[in-house]
Amino acid sequence: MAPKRKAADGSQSSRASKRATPVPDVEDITSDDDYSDGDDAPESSNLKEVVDKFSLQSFSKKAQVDKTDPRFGYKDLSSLPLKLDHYNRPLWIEPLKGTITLESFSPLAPQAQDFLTTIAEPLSRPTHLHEYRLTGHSLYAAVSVGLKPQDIVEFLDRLSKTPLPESIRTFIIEFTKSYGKIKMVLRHNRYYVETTDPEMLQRLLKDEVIGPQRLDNTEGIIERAAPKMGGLVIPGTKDAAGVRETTQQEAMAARNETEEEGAAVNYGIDDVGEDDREEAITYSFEIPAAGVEVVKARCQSIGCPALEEYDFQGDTINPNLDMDLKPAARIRSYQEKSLSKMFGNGRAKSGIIVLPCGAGKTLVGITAAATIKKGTIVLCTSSMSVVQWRNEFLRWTTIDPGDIAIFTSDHKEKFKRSTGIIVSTYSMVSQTRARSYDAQKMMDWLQSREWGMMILDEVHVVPASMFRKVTSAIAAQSKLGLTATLLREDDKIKDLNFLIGPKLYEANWMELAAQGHIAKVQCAEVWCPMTTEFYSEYLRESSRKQALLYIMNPRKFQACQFLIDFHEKRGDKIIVFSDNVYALERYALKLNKAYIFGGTPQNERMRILENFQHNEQVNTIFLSKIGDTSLDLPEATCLIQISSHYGSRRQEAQRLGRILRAKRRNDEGFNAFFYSLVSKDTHEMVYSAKRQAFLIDQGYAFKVITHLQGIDNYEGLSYATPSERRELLQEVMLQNESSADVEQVNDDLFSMRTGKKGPAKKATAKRSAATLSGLAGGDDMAYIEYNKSRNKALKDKAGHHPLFKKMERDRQRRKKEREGAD
Ligand SMILES: Nc1ncnc2c1ncn2[C@@H]1O[C@H](COP(=O)(O)OP(=O)(O)OP(=O)(O)O)[C@@H](O)[C@H]1O
Repeated sequence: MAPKRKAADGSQSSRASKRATPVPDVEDITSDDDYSDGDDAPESSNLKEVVDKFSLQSFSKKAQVDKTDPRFGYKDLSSLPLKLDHYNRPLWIEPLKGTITLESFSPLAPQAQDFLTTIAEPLSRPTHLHEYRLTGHSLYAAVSVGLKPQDIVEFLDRLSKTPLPESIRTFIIEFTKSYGKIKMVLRHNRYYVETTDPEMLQRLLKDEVIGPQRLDNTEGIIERAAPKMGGLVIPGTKDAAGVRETTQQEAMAARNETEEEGAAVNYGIDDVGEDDREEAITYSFEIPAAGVEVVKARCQSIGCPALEEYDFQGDTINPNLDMDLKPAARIRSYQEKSLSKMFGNGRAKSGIIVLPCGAGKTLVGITAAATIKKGTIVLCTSSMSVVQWRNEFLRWTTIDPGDIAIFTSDHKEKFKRSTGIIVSTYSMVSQTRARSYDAQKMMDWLQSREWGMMILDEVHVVPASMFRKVTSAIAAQSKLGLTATLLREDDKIKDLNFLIGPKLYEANWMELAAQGHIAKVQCAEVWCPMTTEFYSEYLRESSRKQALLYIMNPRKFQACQFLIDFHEKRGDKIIVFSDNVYALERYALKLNKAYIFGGTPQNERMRILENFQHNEQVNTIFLSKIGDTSLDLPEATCLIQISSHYGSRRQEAQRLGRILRAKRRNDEGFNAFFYSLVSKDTHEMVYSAKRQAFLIDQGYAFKVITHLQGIDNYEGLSYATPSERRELLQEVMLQNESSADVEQVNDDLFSMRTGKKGPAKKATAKRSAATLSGLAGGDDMAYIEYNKSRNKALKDKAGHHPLFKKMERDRQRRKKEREGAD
């Protein structure tokens, strides 16, 4: 049978080529032939060319074009001949971008998926087609877990529907050849550039940027035997001591099975061959701490990134920490996979691990620390997280409580023995203003030591400038960043790659949901038509006021009311999110629900959350954006979003994360619900589409609901009459433009510092003369006086609960103290 040509979208090539006006970026990139390396071309320029072509940056311009292209995602593979049995093979490999599309419905998909997450970066994983990209970092990670470049090429070729494009073959072979040749090594608190290749050493010393960085006062070029690699067992895995033997047969069986099915390549961490463990000689020269960033940047630009790897097994200088995972602790398969990427070659590679909210990033960090067994510093975003991290260390490991200490504004402890774990916050470590005597002493102590590892929690929220400060202030052999959403709207994510290390692993959200580790979620976008009065004002107003109009749209309010009622009756616990504080208060007061925003005092926040968790009468709470992260409420099963931060994909994913931990996630047929309410035909719809992009890439499908069934007959619906709606409109129009702004918050929901600093600034909602032109029925205007709010009701009830009684007593005591002080 003659091979048919088929485009990636499954259409026949003849059709595809007819339709295919060339995708703009394809024209920008030179043909395959340019990748083939002439033997006489100097390695560096040839490599650089290859690297440049495959670097994400080189595609960023193209990506801009793609985003606006209606055929976004279109791939033209018509130049590649199909193999005769292509239908048995699950991969489409794009020759120019290095993207790989996997047919996830293929019987070979599970093996292919495992292999692809080892060698490539996942880009998008909806139900039927998954997309990955080969990058330099992903290939390096693959090689470091024991895969040989030739094996990668062969396996890809075997799974591909077309012969492996020559450009891809060259990229893999060329890149892996030079990758890992340069390493940045920290020894005795001094930095060295290290290589095993004498030619590379000469090249570095002659380099106009790197050469001058070499310190003159050092012993010159240092020759030493490279440490042996491999043989590492991550605690908490099936290979850990005690469980290894019993599972060996199982592993053999699995391996045989894989081989039978054609997947002859192994990619476990134990597969480093004997040859790889042979001793080699390394050459290194010292550079100053201040030169580390310059040298790293230069190495990156010449196509040989300097890797930061920590040979902790061979580190005899820093004392060992007596800590293991407790025997009962078993890490999950995805946690093990992420760690095997970090420890693939027996050394600790710096980088970032991405796992969905609630999937157990803390245990991954703890297991990494228990693997290295050296002094570790953990940095978190709030003091509450600091306490949680310490507790989790005590829960999962055998660490002596005296070996783990906290450094916050309230606690400045050191560990008792020669090494241990310090948990602190980014702000404590990066602070530049004058410190208290104790804090300065503590900081000097942290800086005088060499740390085995720095764990950076929630890396996505911390500005790059702060990272720069912490990474330069603290000397750590390796860095592990943890996050659920490696996303920043400001495109600063590459800074993280540079300051911490590459993304090492990104879990598949859908797979984790299917296995019951996180909840399954039904996502829906509810379209709420604007009422005529609101829409005509919307068309007239400035963009800030427009936002207030689409958030306060009475139909949206009604949808919110209806959904709350519907889900409360089903027994759900509901969180309603609003970035806009004015709307948050208006909705919550009207619906008689409790709400929390930046200005809510800490004790009131705790009281509301306690009630939400334990009081059957309190099934819905309203939260401003302070609840986006860190909030751990496993009772919540439904989210309703009424206003959000423009097109922020990160916020959308973080909010979804609030229900992924749902306690009931393993109940049969359980589903959590995530509703986004958007006002139809307004800017909100554009933002909403942008916000969903990340979650759609993770495989979530957003259903569009244009009409909520049953809402028309719902009794007690607010703003049901024109006069009520006019009244609301008048009130909205009287608001200052700043009422439309999203809340500015500097703390998170549980930050203990909030109470001390006083409430965060409340978004102002001054009444001022605003245009009422075009408003009919001005006579209806009324100042609404709110009666007792739900927050206050909870406060009154609070008196009955011992916890609330204590809170109340504390509040009274502080009040008296303040009055005394006055
Ligand atoms: N291997 C495991 N075995 C048993 N429980 C686990 C395991 N891994 C994680 N957990 C539990 O799962 C829950 C969520 O873990 P954790 O708080 O670390 O999640 P997270 O990924 O940090 O979430 P977030 O991003 O929301 O902070 C915790 O109760 C934790 O104890």
